[in-house]
Amino acid sequence: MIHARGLTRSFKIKGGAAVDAVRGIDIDVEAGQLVAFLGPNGAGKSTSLRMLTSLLPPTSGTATVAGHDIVKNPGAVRARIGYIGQKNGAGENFRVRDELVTQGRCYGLTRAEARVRADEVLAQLDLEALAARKPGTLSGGQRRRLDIALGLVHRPGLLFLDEPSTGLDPQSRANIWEHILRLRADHGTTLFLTTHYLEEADSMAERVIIIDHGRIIADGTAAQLKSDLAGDRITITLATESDTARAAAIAERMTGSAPSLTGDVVQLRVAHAGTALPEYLRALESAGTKAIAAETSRPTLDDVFLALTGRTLRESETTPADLTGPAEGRSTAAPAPV
Ligand SMILES: Nc1ncnc2c1ncn2[C@@H]1O[C@H](COP(=O)(O)OP(=O)(O)OP(=O)(O)O)[C@@H](O)[C@H]1O
Repeated sequence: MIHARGLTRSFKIKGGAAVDAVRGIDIDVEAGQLVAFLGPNGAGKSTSLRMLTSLLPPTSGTATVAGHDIVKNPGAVRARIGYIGQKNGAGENFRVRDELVTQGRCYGLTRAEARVRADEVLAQLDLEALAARKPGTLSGGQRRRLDIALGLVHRPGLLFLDEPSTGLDPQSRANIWEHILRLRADHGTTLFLTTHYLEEADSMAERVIIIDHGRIIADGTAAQLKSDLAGDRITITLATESDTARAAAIAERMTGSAPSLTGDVVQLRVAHAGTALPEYLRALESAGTKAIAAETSRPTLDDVFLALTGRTLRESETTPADLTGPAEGRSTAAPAPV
């Protein structure tokens, strides 16, 4: 469904400098997959999505999406994909159902076909009761469902969603996910989405691709990435300063790397906490060091990012690595229908 090779995109900014937003990414996504595309602010997620949806020409590299070249045949790509950008796709002046009919007409459906299709997507996204309302009167979650409905009018086999659940309350987020998962189960739609919510990517997506500074740094199932790159965490609380120092030295000998120390708490990473914790406690006891509390936790995708980059995703969100000028010419509009 998606085959990209060496896709890059640079932007010229004021003063003649260039921002390398995407630096040579390769992506292969097979039909029916649900892929979460993760990365901190400014990592290159939206730029990648805009290239794959043919909204933005790449500086170099190639990609076929839904069987067509994004540069040579953007019209054929747009006819076969749906794109739900970060901003709302519907206008304010028409009723929800009319927005959907107009979208269908833009994609070349006859008026009768567009009406049938509007009713189908209204039912699919549980929007029937809101069909006569204007988009401006809908709640955030309802509007997001309308955005998804708009992206589905022409029955695309591949749907790109740029942060579909951002800014919604937990209940609306769960509801959006229910619809996304249903789309895949009932229609086999291939889904490629960006999200800031690591927990969502972890539990919902079968595959996670992590991008940082415009390069793909990890690609696999969440479980694979966590066990290969992060490992379990053991947290031990010690009684005294000298116990803490001894516990840290023993942890370093056992794992081959320095543990993290906060006050009288030592944290270490191990492949399997279930077997490593008893071993560590025995080593502490033989050294006459008493732990007063011990706990273990499974790794998260944030731990994977930390292991790969030395930063947490959350830290990276607040301190974007590259400072750029204004994002001129940026667009989140849906692709122009063919
Ligand atoms: N039109 C543009 N002009 C100049 N720089 C741009 C433009 N569009 C994007 N950039 C820069 O390219 C880099 C990647 O931006 P992009 O929007 O792809 O990141 P992102 O991962 O989607 O971030 P976010 O999570 O904040 O949406 C950033 O440094 C951004 O400032």
